[in-house]
Amino acid sequence: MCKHNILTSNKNLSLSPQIPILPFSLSLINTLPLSLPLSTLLLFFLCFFKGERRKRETFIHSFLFLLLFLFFSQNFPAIQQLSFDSLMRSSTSMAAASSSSSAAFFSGIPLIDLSAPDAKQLIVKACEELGFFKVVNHGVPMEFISSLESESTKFFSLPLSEKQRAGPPSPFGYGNKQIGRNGDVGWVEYLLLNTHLESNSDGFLSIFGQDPQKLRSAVNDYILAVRNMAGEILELMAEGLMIQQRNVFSKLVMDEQSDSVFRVNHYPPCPDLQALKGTNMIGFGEHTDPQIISVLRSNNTSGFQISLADGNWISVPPDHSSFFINVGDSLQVMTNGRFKSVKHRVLTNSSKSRVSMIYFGGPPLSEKIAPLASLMQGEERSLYKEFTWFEYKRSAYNSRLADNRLVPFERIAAS
Ligand SMILES: C=C1C[C@]23C[C@@]1(O)CC[C@H]2[C@@]12CC[C@H](O)[C@@](C)(C(=O)O1)[C@H]2[C@@H]3C(=O)O
Ligand SMILES: O=C(O)CCC(=O)C(=O)O
Ligand SMILES: [Fe+2]
Repeated sequence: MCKHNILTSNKNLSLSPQIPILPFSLSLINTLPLSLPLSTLLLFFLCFFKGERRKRETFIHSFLFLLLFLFFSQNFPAIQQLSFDSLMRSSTSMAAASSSSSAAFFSGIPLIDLSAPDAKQLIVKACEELGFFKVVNHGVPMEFISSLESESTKFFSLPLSEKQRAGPPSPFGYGNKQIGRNGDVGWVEYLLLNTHLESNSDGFLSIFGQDPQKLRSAVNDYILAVRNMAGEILELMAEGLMIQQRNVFSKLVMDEQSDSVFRVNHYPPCPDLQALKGTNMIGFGEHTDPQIISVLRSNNTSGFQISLADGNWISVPPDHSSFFINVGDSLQVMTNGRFKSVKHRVLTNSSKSRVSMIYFGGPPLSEKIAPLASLMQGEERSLYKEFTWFEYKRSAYNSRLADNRLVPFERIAAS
């Protein structure tokens, strides 16, 4: 399924023709569950007719070899990553996605009008209940949004060889299918950027289509506007929490030294999913974002889901002109667990390309992250050990996508 390398296409994103890429050897791996019993039967008959002891031994050895091969093809990430078909069989991807996914759109996403007088209270409520909300009247000019979207679409429409000149994403650049460096895979290609654009290599920026300057300035305009909006939202949060120092959160992402990241994701469609109703494919696996705040927007294609406290996944209706805000792990710590960092994922759409852009607002590397004393009530104790953002980031980037990255930083409750 979806063994077409849509990521290599240089045609229009939403209608790109599908080019098969699965090499013969990988097709063999994919047919192993069927070929195993067949080859066993064949070997058995061979040995039966010859009737010799050595042949019987050969049969047992070959059978063990086949079993071992099957085991590795199912469990060895290097083999799995080579084929999207095997990705589909992996227990952490498709199986998990199909079990508890809700088909209908969720209508209960908190909607915050940033210009409304009660915005701060509503933001706090949304962060406590879901760790997620949608923002309108955000003040980010529509032309910045459209310009970045069309420049990104142009980039992802380039031939794979050209896109790869901007990779690998170590730490910044173009990547596809592999997410991070610990074996996570998804049906996605992306650009990962440092928000201090000058820190991204020249080779990387010069790849941006015919006119690199156009994309560079589109990214720049967009990041500045979204960062200001994130700052404003973080100040409303502090006010809503009645914290005296209203820039206690915002100063971290507005700081010159802030360690913020920007990402543009492209999820090609997977038409095979139409035939397999009720089956999902993972574009970007479940995780929480490690930073303070993530500001996400996408084109009008569905696929983004959040997990509710009861473990159910709900689909977020797409809205290309609004922004969605995720509470990150660091904000959960600073509020001593009062705000929840939201677990989210992206499922592949069967017919439409999805393009999303996310600003991850992080603090300076040396910043100490710990629950704010002003938020602790009465005998309330800190749930987390103090750490610097550098320490948390190092630990996060050594984890797998779905891991709970806060566990090593939790304080063990005294009995
Ligand atoms: C598997 C991983 C990818 C990731 C680093 C990590 O080891 C765990 C966190 C992942 C994440 C999720 C949010 C952002 O997309 C991201 C850039 C980040 O800061 O943490 C990614 C990392 C990545 O893609 O490199
Ligand atoms: O592409 C999306 O909509 C979300 C991706 C995401 O969660 C991430 O990049 O951390
Ligand atoms: Fe995320």
